Amino acid sequence: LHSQDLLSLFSFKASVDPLNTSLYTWEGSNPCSGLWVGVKCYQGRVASIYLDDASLVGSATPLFGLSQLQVLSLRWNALSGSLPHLTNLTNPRLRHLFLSHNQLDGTLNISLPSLLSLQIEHNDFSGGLEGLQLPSVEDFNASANRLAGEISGGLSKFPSSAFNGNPALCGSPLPSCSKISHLSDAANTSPSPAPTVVSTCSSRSLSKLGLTALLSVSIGDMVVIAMALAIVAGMYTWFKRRFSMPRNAAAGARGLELHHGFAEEKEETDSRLVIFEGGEDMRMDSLLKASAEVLGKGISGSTYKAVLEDGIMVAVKRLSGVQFPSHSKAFNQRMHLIGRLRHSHVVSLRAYCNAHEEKLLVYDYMPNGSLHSLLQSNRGRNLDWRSRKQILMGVAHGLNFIHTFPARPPLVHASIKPSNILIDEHGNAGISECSIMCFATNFQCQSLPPHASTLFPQGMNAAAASTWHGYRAPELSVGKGKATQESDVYSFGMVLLEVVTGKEIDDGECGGQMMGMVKIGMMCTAECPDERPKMSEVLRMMGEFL
Ligand SMILES: Nc1ncnc2c1ncn2[C@@H]1O[C@H](COP(=O)(O)OP(=O)(O)OP(=O)(O)O)[C@@H](O)[C@H]1O
Repeated sequence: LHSQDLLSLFSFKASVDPLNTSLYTWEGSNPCSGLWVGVKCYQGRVASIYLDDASLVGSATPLFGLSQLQVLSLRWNALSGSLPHLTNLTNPRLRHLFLSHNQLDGTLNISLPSLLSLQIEHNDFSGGLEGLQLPSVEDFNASANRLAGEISGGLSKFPSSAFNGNPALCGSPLPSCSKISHLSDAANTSPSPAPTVVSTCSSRSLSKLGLTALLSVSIGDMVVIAMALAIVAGMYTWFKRRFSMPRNAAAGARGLELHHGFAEEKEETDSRLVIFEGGEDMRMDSLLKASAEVLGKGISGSTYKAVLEDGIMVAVKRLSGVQFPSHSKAFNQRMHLIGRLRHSHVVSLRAYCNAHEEKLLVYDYMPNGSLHSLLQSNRGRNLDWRSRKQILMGVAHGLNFIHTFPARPPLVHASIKPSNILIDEHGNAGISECSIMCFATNFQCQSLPPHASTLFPQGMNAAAASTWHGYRAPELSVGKGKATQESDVYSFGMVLLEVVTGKEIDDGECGGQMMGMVKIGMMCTAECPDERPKMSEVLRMMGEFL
């Protein structure tokens, strides 16, 4: 690795996290090991930094020493100081720069012909915009700063929401400068502050994804949602423009078709989505324009398949407001951790949104659906032994990765069951929804402090319990217990037994392997949590039998 990269990262860490509470995984000499939070490399050089909402305080300047950087995302921190002069000489590869919601100040000097995104809203930048030479920029927001002077050149193509909240800015798309000076001369006062852009997780834009899709679920839902739409539409006229109703609600499949004319507000919405590695495009206009269909509805919420503009498919889980009522910091922190899980047998979380009204999780789309639906189908019933082994090995590897991921405290999945095991185009299994249930009403995980939602005396609510029936460890039965890695192992054991015993046992080589697997399943499902093997041990035993 380039020593300059390492130097820049350590210098940044020393500046913004002196107590080593956020960037504690930044240690050793290889930032490209995959273990450094928020760091992604390309060909041995640091290419992306994703540290939104990471409680960082201090200067971001050292990161601009990363000469191969393509994406820098540092939103919702408390970074301060000014930005260095950024040019093609200093940062030739920089394409996306997301610095909104910090305390950055000074003037803007950025001459980057290839920069595509610049989000700097809600900072303290001053001076004019003439220092911005960004001919390729497509996504721009400088609202809520202290910028002054005329908006000129290519930046005039952006909507007023990109500039609002800068009392001394003028020119298209804001009122012309001559008008402003005339008015202020007449009043002999400084211009009144323009409204600032409110920017928290969007219930408006993102509701539409859920609301529209939900319309395709049932007529009853349609009534409720139509009422909600009417209220929301009254409050936000722009909201209407972005919606179109499902054309065939009865069909239940085609759910979402969004209008194109949302450009004015896209910055507001985009800034409300927290993006992880691989999700860059989602924070542009892609999610809002996506067409979607309902994949399924569980107790924790509904899941939609959304096809983004560039053809990329994602699965968007809209968490139920009943099951996930609180808007906790712990949830954000946990999602930041989950967003770092990258493993071939763990479904990647690419982005999430956490608002009081709306919690959305954006995952990779897995084209072969869930293990649950596979096992129910004819195809699943006829699944050969090789495919079953492939799935189980994948789940075991994925769960072992989750359990051994360097997190403090260690991660618990908390809801291993066939509908959270998804199959990719090659028949490999990926585990989805890691730790999500830890935030559900009446559910607790060992790895997290008790969360804000009320605990009812009977423990986990009956509905949540019923969807997990058969896979839930006995110590988590109604009224007691917290999900642990041991309870995950129990759930894995139950899944294993289901997958293995779904196939007739023959006398040949397969028969021996199956019997071995049944033995492992029995060990995993031991009544006493202490007697269950660790996932690393399970993997070792599976390797011996298969
Ligand atoms: N990433 C994904 N890719 C493809 N299909 C998915 C994805 N995530 C979920 N699904 C599909 O959507 C269905 C519904 O999933 P969802 O998580 O909403 O409900 P569930 O798992 O059945 O119940 P619960 O709410 O208890 O988790 C799943 O059974 C699966 O078929």
